[in-house]
Amino acid sequence: MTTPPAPSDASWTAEVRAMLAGLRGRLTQGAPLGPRTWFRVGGPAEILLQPADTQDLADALHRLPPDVPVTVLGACSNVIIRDGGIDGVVIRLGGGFADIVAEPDGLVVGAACLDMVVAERAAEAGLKGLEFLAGIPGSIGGAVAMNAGAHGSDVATVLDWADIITRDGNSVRLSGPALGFGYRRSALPAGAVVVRARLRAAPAAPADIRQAIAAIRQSREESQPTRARTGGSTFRNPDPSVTDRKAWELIDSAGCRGLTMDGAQVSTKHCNFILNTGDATAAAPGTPGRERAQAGARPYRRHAGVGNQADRPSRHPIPDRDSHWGRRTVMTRPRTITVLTGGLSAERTVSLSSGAGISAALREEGFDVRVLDAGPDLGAIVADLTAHRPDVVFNALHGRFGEDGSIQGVLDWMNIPYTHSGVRASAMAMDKAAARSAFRAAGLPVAQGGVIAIADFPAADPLPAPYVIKPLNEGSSVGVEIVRPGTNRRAAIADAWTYGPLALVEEFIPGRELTVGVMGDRALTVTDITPNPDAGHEFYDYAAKYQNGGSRHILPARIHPDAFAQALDLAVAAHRALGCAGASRTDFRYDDTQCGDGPGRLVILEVNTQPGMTPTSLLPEQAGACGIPYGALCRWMVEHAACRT
Ligand SMILES: NC(=O)C1=CN([C@@H]2O[C@H](COP(=O)(O)OP(=O)(O)OC[C@H]3O[C@@H](n4cnc5c(N)ncnc54)[C@H](OP(=O)(O)O)[C@@H]3O)[C@@H](O)[C@H]2O)C=CC1
Ligand SMILES: C=C(O[C@H]1[C@H](O)[C@@H](CO)O[C@H](OP(=O)(O)OP(=O)(O)OC[C@H]2O[C@@H](n3ccc(=O)[nH]c3=O)[C@H](O)[C@@H]2O)[C@@H]1NC(C)=O)C(=O)O
Repeated sequence: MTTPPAPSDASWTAEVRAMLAGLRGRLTQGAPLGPRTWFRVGGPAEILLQPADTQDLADALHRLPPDVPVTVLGACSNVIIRDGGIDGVVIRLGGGFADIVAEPDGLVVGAACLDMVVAERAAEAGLKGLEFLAGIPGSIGGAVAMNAGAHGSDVATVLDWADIITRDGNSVRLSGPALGFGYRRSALPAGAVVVRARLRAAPAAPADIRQAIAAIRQSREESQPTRARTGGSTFRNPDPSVTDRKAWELIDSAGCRGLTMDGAQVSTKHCNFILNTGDATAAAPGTPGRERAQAGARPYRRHAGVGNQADRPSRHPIPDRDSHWGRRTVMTRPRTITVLTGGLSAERTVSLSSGAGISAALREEGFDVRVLDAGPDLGAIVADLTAHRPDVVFNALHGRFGEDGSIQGVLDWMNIPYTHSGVRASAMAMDKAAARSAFRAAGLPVAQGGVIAIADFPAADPLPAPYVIKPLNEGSSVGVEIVRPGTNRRAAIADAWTYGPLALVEEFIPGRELTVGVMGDRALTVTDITPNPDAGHEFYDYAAKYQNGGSRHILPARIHPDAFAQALDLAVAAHRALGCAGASRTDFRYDDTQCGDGPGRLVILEVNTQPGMTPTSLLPEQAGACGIPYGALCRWMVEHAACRT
């Protein structure tokens, strides 16, 4: 009883098939996916690609333009595919990715190998440490992508490296730390396909290893519905700092054990498992992810906990007809865009640089682009927009009037859709004190501090030094000063202050500066920003941000995996707390100076609702690392333009 899929677009599929002509692997149009999944629901793949080997896969990804949605599936033990099927190209790895090579202290395994098979082969080779894989029904590719774990170990613990093919077809080897593992998550770049991994293990007697495997199998048989149509644990276990109860205990105490609706049932044996008892669809009320399933194609993702986090974002963008960052270029009619650039703020030159990059990229993408330098004459801006009436205004302004809700209000009034956030989110984010209150109210971490009158500043330190003083509403670190112990620069700072009667003071947080870009409801990755000391920058100031060589960007940041995962979550939470739209970028201080092996402390500095789009800017760099080229990023922003009020 599956809902019929939306009709596929014949000219588009023909075009994609032509692009992939000559590949050695198999291409199938409209391939049913439901029967391949453990849950046994879901519609077809518009195009299913089963590449012959790594080279074939790299070749295919290289040929597919970035705006073609690509979805990777493993053994389908942890996905529920929507009844409408999956748009674009779905990749499944087969025999060409199933080699296993035993080495003295580990195994090099293809991504299509089943976890259980790898556990067996390790035992055969007398290698200990991979027994936990015997309790996991997925593939190695899925296990790396999701940091599969069971029975006290996980992939993060044993992985030396993983070979991936990036969305643009390049082959990259990533070490464990670079994969930013957390509980059931990794920071694999968007669109990347894991093709091979090296798993560490130690020599031991095969009989002992087999005994351990048998014990794991028995425990799994006893506690999980292993023979049912299911998708493993439906919900992640909650953060132990929030509750020491497991997901299944919460489900149980909510009285849901055995609950049955429309052919889907909460398992009576292990109530974090949901079963398809025969005729469930992805859209059945009892099926997890129903709200997503109704709208089209998106694999179900593991949830963070039972209750209100029902729509937890995935770790990176997933192609989706509603929200995919790159619609099909071949089908998109060129539209008229006015790029607003320049502006009146201290960041005018940055905006001009952002605007130039954006305009060029949008023209390349086939849009009809007009550039408007937003000077002091608002009447002239309105007249120009009225005369040319663009389909979308691309707001490339930074700072006051461009980023604080002012121009957004004008565009709402004129009913012209625009990129990025609306009036309220822009105004909140720009006013650092208001943003701090919103973050606090949402339970997000901010630095100690508050607002002071700049007139009072010369008299006394408002906080124990070192601390930071900054304007309430400037971006790009304009006007930010660190006041260190023993240096009385308060009078000089107050004298030179041109940012209004108030200032924000915050404790100085040692350590590093991190930033996380968000597109829609999805965090991209974490960048560690290190000011270049040779260029004379004390922190990530205005010059360090915008001069080539002013700072070094390390991405994905090499930080504690829990901190990495937390930064991604906090960026999405901060974006939501302010009500942002489109893309934003959240800056953090990360104190890892006193945490030993622990994850350290993250503090939200600010959300940038108009993140820089210059050649050295952080958001385009993160998007690129996630397989989203600059042009596709700009197009995604245009596609997500709206009037916000
Ligand atoms: N502990 C347990 O008992 C259980 C654990 N699991 C675990 O769930 C996961 C599911 O594995 P599997 O069935 O193979 O995967 P699935 O086919 O269920 O795919 C799940 C997601 O993994 C990603 N993925 C899969 N293969 C690859 C690849 N080669 N390269 C990059 N990403 C990939 C995709 O994520 P994206 O959409 O983000 O690209 C995909 O949506 C594994 O980690 C498995 O071990 C599952 C059931 C029970
Ligand atoms: C199935 C998955 O992984 C599983 C993994 O197989 C097991 C075993 O290590 O540990 C996690 O389950 P879990 O936290 O629910 O732990 P389990 O070992 O299954 O259960 C803990 C204990 O509770 C008991 N239990 C569980 C469920 C239930 O309804 N009743 C019950 O009594 C079990 O018998 C066991 O004694 C993973 N799930 C998550 C979300 O972390 C998956 O990731 O999809």
